[in-house]
Amino acid sequence: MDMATKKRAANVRNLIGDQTIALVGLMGAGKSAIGRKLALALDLPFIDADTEIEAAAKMPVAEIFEAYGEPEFRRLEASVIKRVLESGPQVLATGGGAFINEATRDIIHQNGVSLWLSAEIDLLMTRVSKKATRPLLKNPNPRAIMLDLIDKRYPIYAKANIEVLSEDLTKDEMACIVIKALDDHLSAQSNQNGKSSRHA
Ligand SMILES: Nc1ncnc2c1ncn2[C@@H]1O[C@H](COP(=O)(O)OP(=O)(O)O)[C@@H](O)[C@H]1O
Ligand SMILES: O=C(O)C1=C[C@@H](OP(=O)(O)O)[C@@H](O)[C@H](O)C1
Ligand SMILES: [Mg+2]
Repeated sequence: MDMATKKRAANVRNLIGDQTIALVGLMGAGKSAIGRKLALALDLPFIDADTEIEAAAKMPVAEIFEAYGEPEFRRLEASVIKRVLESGPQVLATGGGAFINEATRDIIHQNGVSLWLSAEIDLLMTRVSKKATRPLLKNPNPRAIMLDLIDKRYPIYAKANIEVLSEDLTKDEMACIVIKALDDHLSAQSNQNGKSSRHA
């Protein structure tokens, strides 16, 4: 990390207080990978919602889908994220469908800041084709599934506090871009709060 990013990371760590930084976005955007790097850079705990769900259910995500169906996975996901959000500060990588749930969105915004890692379809497809673990993509045409999810979900991901375009850069480079975006957002918010309390 260069000095400027280190300084920004320290500022984010300072401004985040006990809140959670929640990464949202489609499968393959890099929420889990960048989230881990981000947590390391900010010296915060890293939680991956899917890992927490797997621990609670004592089985992999794909098996939960198979054995109990997607609605049960979504119930588990919402309750696990609700519990995780009780203990900030931390970086939370959500699974791609979590932020689509309105109650989950609200609870994220009551307890922290949301950052949407957006990405182009080609980059997402390259990334998700590395592993066949995602149940929603176990389909003869995963690209069509992803395009449909882009249509349905991007307007909802756009409700996140911050958007960062996930590009074909290294994970470390992406983590630096995310730190800069967080610093800009939290600094602007803190200036805003400062101004409104001075006028109060
Ligand atoms: N910036 C990046 N550069 C290279 N590989 C990446 C990058 N971001 C993510 N990846 C890889 O792409 C795949 C999907 O990333 P992942 O973090 O699991 O996405 P998500 O959690 O959003 O579904 C993983 O194999 C991950 O290591
Ligand atoms: O988009 C989704 O609905 C899902 C995304 C996955 O997580 P990632 O986004 O981390 O791949 C995982 O939660 C599950 O397979 C469902
Ligand atoms: Mg993930």
